[in-house]
Amino acid sequence: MKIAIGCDHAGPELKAEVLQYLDEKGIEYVDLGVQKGEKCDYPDKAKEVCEKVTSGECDCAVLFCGTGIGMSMAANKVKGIRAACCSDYFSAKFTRAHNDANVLCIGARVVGAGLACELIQVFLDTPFEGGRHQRRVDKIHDIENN
Ligand SMILES: O=C(CO)[C@H](O)[C@H](O)[C@H](O)COP(=O)(O)O
Repeated sequence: MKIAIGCDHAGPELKAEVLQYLDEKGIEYVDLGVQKGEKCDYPDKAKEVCEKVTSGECDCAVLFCGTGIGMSMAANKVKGIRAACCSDYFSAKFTRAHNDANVLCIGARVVGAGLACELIQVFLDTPFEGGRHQRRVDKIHDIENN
């Protein structure tokens, strides 16, 4: 399991805390920035990070911006991406179980480090349930392809 991680200028501090957590847990990741003091527009970073997932280089991604919303909007424009902006445990779990989400977006000005790590951990730990949910995910892709 390898995670692509990125943020805009609202997220470097939270990203750094999350990376420390991932290091402690031995979870592999690629940090695509930005770093503290750098600025970027969230759609640019969303595209760069999501392409690590669609290329197969990474299994999933985590994106941070101020609210998490801009990143999720941009990420969902990348073909093959199912991004969810989550700030609660239940949503982070069920966007994996039911939506087969491959990108988790978190608001760095909304969520603290402890919760962010919990959201990421449950996102990583929860398998897609398939079955009736596969049919619905397929319909999302039908929309994308038409
Ligand atoms: O939350 C965001 C997008 O959904 C961004 O991280 C920005 O924080 C937000 O757009 C505000 O922009 P600013 O340049 O930090 O004022």
